[in-house]
Amino acid sequence: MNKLEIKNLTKTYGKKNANDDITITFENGVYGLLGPNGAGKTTLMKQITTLTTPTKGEILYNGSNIKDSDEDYRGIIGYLPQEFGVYKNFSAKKFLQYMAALKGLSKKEANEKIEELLNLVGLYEVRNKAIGKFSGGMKRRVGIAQALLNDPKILVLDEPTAGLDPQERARFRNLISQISKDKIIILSTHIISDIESIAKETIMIKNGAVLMKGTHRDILLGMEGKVYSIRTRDEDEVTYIQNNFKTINIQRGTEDVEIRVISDKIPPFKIVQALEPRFEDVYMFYFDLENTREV
Ligand SMILES: Nc1ncnc2c1ncn2[C@@H]1O[C@H](COP(=O)(O)OP(=O)(O)OP(=O)(O)O)[C@@H](O)[C@H]1O
Repeated sequence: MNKLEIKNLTKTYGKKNANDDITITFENGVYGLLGPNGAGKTTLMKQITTLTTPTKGEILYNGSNIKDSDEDYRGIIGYLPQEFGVYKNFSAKKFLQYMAALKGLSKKEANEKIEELLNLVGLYEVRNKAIGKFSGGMKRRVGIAQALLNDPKILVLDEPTAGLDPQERARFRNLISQISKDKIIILSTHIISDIESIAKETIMIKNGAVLMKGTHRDILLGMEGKVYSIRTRDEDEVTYIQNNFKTINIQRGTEDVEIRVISDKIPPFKIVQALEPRFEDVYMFYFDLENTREV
């Protein structure tokens, strides 16, 4: 079992706390970091991967402070950064050989591992093609393969599905689930469906701090009795509702308009129905409308 403990972690840039007193414990499984732009997800990941050091607080891996076991700890980390640069003219195989050499794998170890990983990420057939000719999804899969070269115990993926089409995203999620058994996987995303389908727990981050952490079910339970559908034919009422309620969705039918809202009390309109909360409602409840990027 792997255990990563983040304790009272704060990272300050100038006057701004990019991370503000974060305390979380991770064990094996997939964790989703969900939050709007600038919430502090990348900063947290950079601290976990030792690319930046905390201003306050500490990170313990299996009980040891990671700053005291730097080299050993780095050896068990796999990281796919948000901006993952690849050498366009390299083939997938050559690129992985190059990365393996940087990570200190012997040639024999590297060749065995690369063959296994190319199969795992479904790129074996195209291993000798230039990466520049790959689709976005294929490039991300090369990214995952390089992050897995050292058999990491902690895999950190910063927005791994951004820009992928739904098919590639599903494929990517399956791959993550497949490798998650004996590892801590921490992935950040804006995409709610990524979290819904693979994360065992979700950590919602806003303004550098943890708003909530829990299973999908726990988080949805917190929204019970807060989501309603209002139906009306009156356009003035539609405008009123939009201005006075947290509005998730407006659907115009031939007969009337259905508006999905979040409200602590039953909204005072003629046709109102309580709805089962969805993860998107949770996101909208805690974050701003314009930050939702569900595709
Ligand atoms: N090196 C830096 N110097 C100064 N400010 C920084 C630095 N890195 C991050 N910040 C600030 O810290 C805050 C958190 O940024 P961070 O990149 O961690 O957010 P994020 O949740 O990953 O956002 P995004 O999804 O846009 O990547 C932002 O306000 C950002 O401008």
